[in-house]
Formats: sequence, structure tokens, C-alpha cells
Amino acid sequence: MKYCSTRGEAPVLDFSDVLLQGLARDGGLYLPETWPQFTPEKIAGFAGQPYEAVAYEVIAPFVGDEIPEADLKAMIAESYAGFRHPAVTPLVQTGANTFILELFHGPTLAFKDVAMQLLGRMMDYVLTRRGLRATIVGATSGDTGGAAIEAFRGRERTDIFILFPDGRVSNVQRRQMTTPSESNVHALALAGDFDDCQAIVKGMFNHFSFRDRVALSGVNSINWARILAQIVYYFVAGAALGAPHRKVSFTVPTGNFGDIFAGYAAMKMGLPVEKLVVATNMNDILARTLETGRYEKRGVTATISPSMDIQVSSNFERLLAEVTGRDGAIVRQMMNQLAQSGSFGIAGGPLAEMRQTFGAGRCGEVETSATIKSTLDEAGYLLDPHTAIGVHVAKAHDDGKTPMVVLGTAHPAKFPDAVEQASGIRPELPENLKDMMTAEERQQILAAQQDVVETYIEDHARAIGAGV
Ligand SMILES: Cc1ncc(COP(=O)(O)O)c(C=O)c1O
Ligand SMILES: N[C@@H](CCOP(=O)(O)O)C(=O)O
Repeated sequence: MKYCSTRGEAPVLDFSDVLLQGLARDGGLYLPETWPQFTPEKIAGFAGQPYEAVAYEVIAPFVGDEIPEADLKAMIAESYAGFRHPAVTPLVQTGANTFILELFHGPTLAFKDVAMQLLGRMMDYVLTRRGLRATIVGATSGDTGGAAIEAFRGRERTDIFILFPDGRVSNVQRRQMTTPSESNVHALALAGDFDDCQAIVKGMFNHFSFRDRVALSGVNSINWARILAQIVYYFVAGAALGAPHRKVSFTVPTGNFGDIFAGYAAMKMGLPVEKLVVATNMNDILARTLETGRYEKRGVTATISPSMDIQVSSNFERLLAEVTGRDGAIVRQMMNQLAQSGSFGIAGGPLAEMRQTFGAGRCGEVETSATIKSTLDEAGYLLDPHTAIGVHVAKAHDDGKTPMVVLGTAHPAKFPDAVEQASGIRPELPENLKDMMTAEERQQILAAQQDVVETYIEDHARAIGAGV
């Protein structure tokens, strides 16, 4: 499988290079040249299979011969062995037609673990084979950071630098980043919001002399391998609910558009999907775009679902590439307009194509809390605020016949204050994570400036002179 950039001007790469590159050198995001096609029989055969078996079937065509079958299977098995549920991503029915796909049974209690556990192993594997080191950077609004640090802590071939908005993540999220004591872990608290952190990460990738000197690699969902590992659970859930013989809808609490883009990829590969519903909090750029055809940046508002406090949604660029027929010139033009004026328009066929597949809705703070309370009262199920946004938005898109799967993106114990305030119940962390709440913290507070972050990384990265 070959990969090309959404902006059409970066080198075409194989899987291993896409894995190590993060952002393409033209500023775009890598996409597979074609979508592997699964027959209805193959999809039907996923029902009842162990998660790891489906994961191998879904992931292998994207990896090609870059990683031998036995090694890939071993990495997949190791990645999910530590999850707290034998099904890895179980489905729980919470209403006549509504199911929560619980994605939070990994080590940091967020859906990010599903991809990050595999990404950490695959990067280590490729770096070891090549005898190289890499400097990993990532921006987080709360969950990516903890999951990435958990996946890379103590790894010999990588140093990891995570940029997070100071004071805008939950205590549990912050401690997941600041308490690991391994010397290759660097938690950088920036005075800004998530969009500032993400812009600095992208800025570092576009600063080629720095990028090459420190051998920069990315673990945000700009990295195709993140999306790839997330495609798996759409097939798992779809097959469990009767696909390919009946369609399934998914509502996805959305910020950077990575998780829902994985659903789009599953659909492109043959999974019969009725609707993919984007659920946003008050930072509703994606809901507005689908309504108006105008992608328009506004300031980020802090909410009780902090991981979704995002305005510039990286993976939307992958969808733009798809609906414009992979026309890099059009995507470049839209991204230039966004950089210059803070907005761009989508019209005609591309907008119609988006609307045919995607629905959208937003959920305010009051509704988020009310949904936590009502779901507890009616279904006996305690939601985290992000999943609650999905449940609220899903109601407006439930046709009563098509199974509606809401992606359960985080465990309620990551957001105990918001959940307690809404429900009266303070969710407890699993036993093995409790020590973290009293462990010593280690973080670096930095100005939200690219040059300041680059200097810090140059002073601490071991990949200088030994990297990819
Ligand atoms: C708990 C939670 N829900 C939803 C999202 C949104 O996912 P995505 O950025 O892939 O759209 C995030 C962060 O990405 C998250 O951490
Ligand atoms: N919500 C995310 C933001 C980063 O998203 P990513 O999927 O691109 O890594 C977070 O929790 O950090």
C-alpha cells in the first residue's frame, strides 16, 4: 500500500515511513492511495471473532509487506492483552436502539489507548529495525497526551514531548502526563489552548531544519496509523449488530475528527453505514460547517468535556481530500484560506457528499449534565461528559430502526468533578491508577511559542544525530 498527502505535493510513501513521518512535508496528511475492499462475507465473518483477529484482518492490507504477518500479529496481541475487558471494546445496550461502544478499557481510560498501544509498538519495531531514534511530539486537550506517554514511557528509541493547555485538562488527565518518572517523558504545560498547542506541533513539522535535526515524529491523529487502528472497532461493532446484512449508524463525540474519520474509512472499505453523526460540544465548528458549508474558526470555549475543546480539526482535511476527488490543489487552496482569513467555503458536490454521509449536532453544558443524569436514571449507566454529548446528539438522529452506536470515548472516572456534579456519584479510578493521584508531578511550564518549545526539545532530545 502506498500513501499520498492530502495536499498532493509530498513524496508518496510506504507504511513504515508514513508511521514515522507524522505530518507530510507539504503540510498535508497522509491517506492510503486506495481503500482496501472487504466483501460482505468477510465482514459477516468478523462476528464472534476475538478483537485481535479482526484487528489483524483490518490492519494488514494497509501495512502490506512492511511488517511480517507473525510480527504484526504479535504486536496486536500484546497491545490489547492489558485491556481490562476481554472483548477489548465491548458493546453495551442502553436503550431500545442505542448501544455504547466502550472504548475506554485501556491503561489510561480513553479511546486513544486502542490506537496508541499499537502505535508505540509499531514505531519501536520500525526504529529498532532501522537502528534509529525519534523525537515524538504531540498536542493534547487531555487524552492523547496520557495515552501517548503510557505507550512510549521508558522506550529506548524515543523521547516524547507532549504539549498541553495549562489549567484546561482534568486533574486525572494532567497527572497521567506528569507523574510518569521515566526520563524520556516530557510534559510541557503551555499558556494557551489546545489549538495553540496543535499549531505549534504543526509549525515544528513545517520547520524542516528543526524537524530533520531532532528526527521529529508525531502521535496525534495526523499520523495515519492512529486512524488505522481505530477502523477496527467500527467493523467489530458493525458485525456484532448484524452488518453486512443491516446498516448501522455511529454517533461520535468529535474534536479533531480522527475517530469519526476512522468510521468513514470503514464505510469506504465496505461496512454498510447509514449515518456517521458528528457530536460536538459548544466548540461546534464541525456542526456549523455541515449546516452552513462554511468552515469558520472562532475562539475555543472551555467546557466540562475538555478533550473536545478544539476548533481547528486536523482530520477534516482528510475528508476534504476525499470529497474533492483527492485534488491536492483544491485542498491547498482551502487550507491557505483558513491560514490567511480563518475560514473557507465548501459548496456543490463536495458539500452534498459530506451531508449524505454525515449528520451533526451540538450539545451545550446544561444538556451534557442532564444527559449524564437521565442516562443514569433511565438505563443505570454512568456516562463521562464526552460520551454524554454523543448520547444527546444521537437522540436527534435515531430513526428507530437502524442500530445507533455511540462511541464511549472516555471512562467517567477521568472527569469525576463534572460527573459528580451531574449525577451525585463520584466515579472511582480503577485500583491500579489510584496511586497516581498522590504521586509526585513533573512538568515544564513554557510560553505557547514555537521557538521556546523547539529550544526545550533541542536541549532534551536524544535523537539529534541519530534519528530518522
Ligand atoms: C474523550 C474524548 N472524546 C472525544 C474526542 C474527540 O475525538 P477526535 O479528536 O478523534 O474527534 C477526544 C479527543 O480527541 C477525547 O479525548
Ligand atoms: N482530544 C484530543 C486532541 C488531540 O487529538 P488527536 O486525536 O489528534 O491526538 C486529546 O485528548 O488530546
